[in-house]
Amino acid sequence: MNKVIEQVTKNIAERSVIKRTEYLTRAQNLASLGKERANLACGNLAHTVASCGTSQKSTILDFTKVNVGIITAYNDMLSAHQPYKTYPDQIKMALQKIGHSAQVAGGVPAMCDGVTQGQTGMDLSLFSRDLIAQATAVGLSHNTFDATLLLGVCDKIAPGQIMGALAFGHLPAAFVPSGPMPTGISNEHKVKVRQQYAAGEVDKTALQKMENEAYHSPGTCTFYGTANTNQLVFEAMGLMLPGSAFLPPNSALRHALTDTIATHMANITYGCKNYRPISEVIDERTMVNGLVALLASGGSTNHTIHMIAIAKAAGLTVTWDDFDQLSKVVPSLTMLYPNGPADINAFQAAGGVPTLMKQLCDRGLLNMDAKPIYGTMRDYLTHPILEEDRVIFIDAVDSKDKQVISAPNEMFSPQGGLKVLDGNLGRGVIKISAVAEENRFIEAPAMVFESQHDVEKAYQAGLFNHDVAVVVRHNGPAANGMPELHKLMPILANVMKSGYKVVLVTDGRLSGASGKVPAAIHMTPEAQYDGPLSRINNGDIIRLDANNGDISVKQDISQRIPFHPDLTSQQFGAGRELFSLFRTAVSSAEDGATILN
Ligand SMILES: O=C(O)[C@H](O)[C@@H](O)[C@H](O)[C@H](O)COP(=O)(O)O
Repeated sequence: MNKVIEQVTKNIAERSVIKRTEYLTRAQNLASLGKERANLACGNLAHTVASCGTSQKSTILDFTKVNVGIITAYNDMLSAHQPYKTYPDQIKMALQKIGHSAQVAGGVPAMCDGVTQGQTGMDLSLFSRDLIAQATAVGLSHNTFDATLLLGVCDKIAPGQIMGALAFGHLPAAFVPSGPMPTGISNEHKVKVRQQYAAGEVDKTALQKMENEAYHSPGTCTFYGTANTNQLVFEAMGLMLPGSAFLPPNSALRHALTDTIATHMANITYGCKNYRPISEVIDERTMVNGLVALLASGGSTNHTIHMIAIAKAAGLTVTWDDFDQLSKVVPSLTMLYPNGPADINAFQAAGGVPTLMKQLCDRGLLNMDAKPIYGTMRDYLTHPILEEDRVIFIDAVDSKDKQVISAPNEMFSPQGGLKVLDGNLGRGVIKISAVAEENRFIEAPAMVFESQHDVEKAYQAGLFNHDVAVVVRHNGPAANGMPELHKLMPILANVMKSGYKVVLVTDGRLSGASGKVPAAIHMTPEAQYDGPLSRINNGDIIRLDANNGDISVKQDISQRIPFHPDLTSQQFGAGRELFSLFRTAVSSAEDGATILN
């Protein structure tokens, strides 16, 4: 077992001891109440079963039986969630066959960051995670359930659902994934056409045609962005069945696994020999396993925020320094878009999560004594197959494609995909895995913007004709909800293509799909709270040294007066006026950008 992994795990446990003990005590107290349904009044119970058929009614009223609460993020606008339409009926049927029951406990909102990228709706995106946690809690608050199944994949949805489920730490909870869409045109081709459009080389019809070929079917987008990072990391944390993250939607094996997880839940509820509440599944060992999988796979920068917020919901304190320490010993073991050309279907074909987990285990990088929702961590080194309609799990093999998952004893880079930055501009993160070595050090004059749309205008006006540090500030959580600024990527990539050095410096976010442009993001303290970015002027010399984790400005800016623009126009429209409480209460990016304690 790697010593750094051991130490970081121990550090998290030690610094969390008070909050974690309080959290576990609350969960144990709830568990000790036994079947919550049995404590409801007759009127409460009658309401619970009012809409059920006779058989389901008697099952739910029989307190020896299990009733699973489904939290669904189904809608048919979000391609990754469209397959969930039929899941509740399937889960109910699977449980009914073994004498148990399930009900849809509640629906949660599910927004698509692809639809809202560069649009006003994106300002709601990060806040929607906490809203989803709250909506999950509302569904489960009826106290008629013995376990929880979470139907959610995408960026803020799955993290929000697990945060909500953690408030019911006495219940077992698991994800039921739904899988990626088939590969369309390559992500590289997609980026090329976007850059051509930004440079005026192709028209809008060509752009729309290409986009429709990239996004074309039900299922998760195929790049290794935030949604697929959720899937990979949550499988590594043992929050779903082994090998289940990236099977295609509607396949026979996917269907069988949905039945398997549904019936499995009935065997791990309170009173069972294998009782496995979510409060015991998510502990410091599981969190570290998730971080290791994130770093080894070069996953989304959004997880430097979400993993902290999830840990918090379990009474654990994870910091960016934990990411940094782990990143020094966790090698990059996959090469997936935006870090390389392959997509998530190629990753699955190369062996998928079980093959990656086997490699991590062989290198002593996992806490193998963590408690997953299914079996032991050894089971997460296996993958499922169908044998005469029965799911069986067989040992994972080494990578079948060494360009996608590295061979044993090889690696794409000795360090993990994310790097923490710390300098006189504050603290932030960079996704180093996608940035070429020659672009990791930059010194350039600042051009300061308060909005991503002004960057676009400056590009169109030809103002980026030199090396440049593009500062986009007042895009932190408290300013406008910390939108992703992914729309800037084709523009800044074109500036790089013209031979200039570029760095984006922002207190906003980037998409998990953002790649080769060096970007110091999540800068904290944010400009809205007088962070150093609020005192930067055009022309100040900014330095990024990604390999050494430095982001700084040469001039002494400490005596300057912070600049604060009027943000009123960004706080209305697309429902943003309803989120003012979030903007007031949200914590910093380094603290999970959450309104929840
Ligand atoms: O964090 C993420 O993964 C993104 O927010 C992702 O959910 C979004 O869909 C991208 O905007 C699409 O990216 P591309 O179409 O540019 O690959």
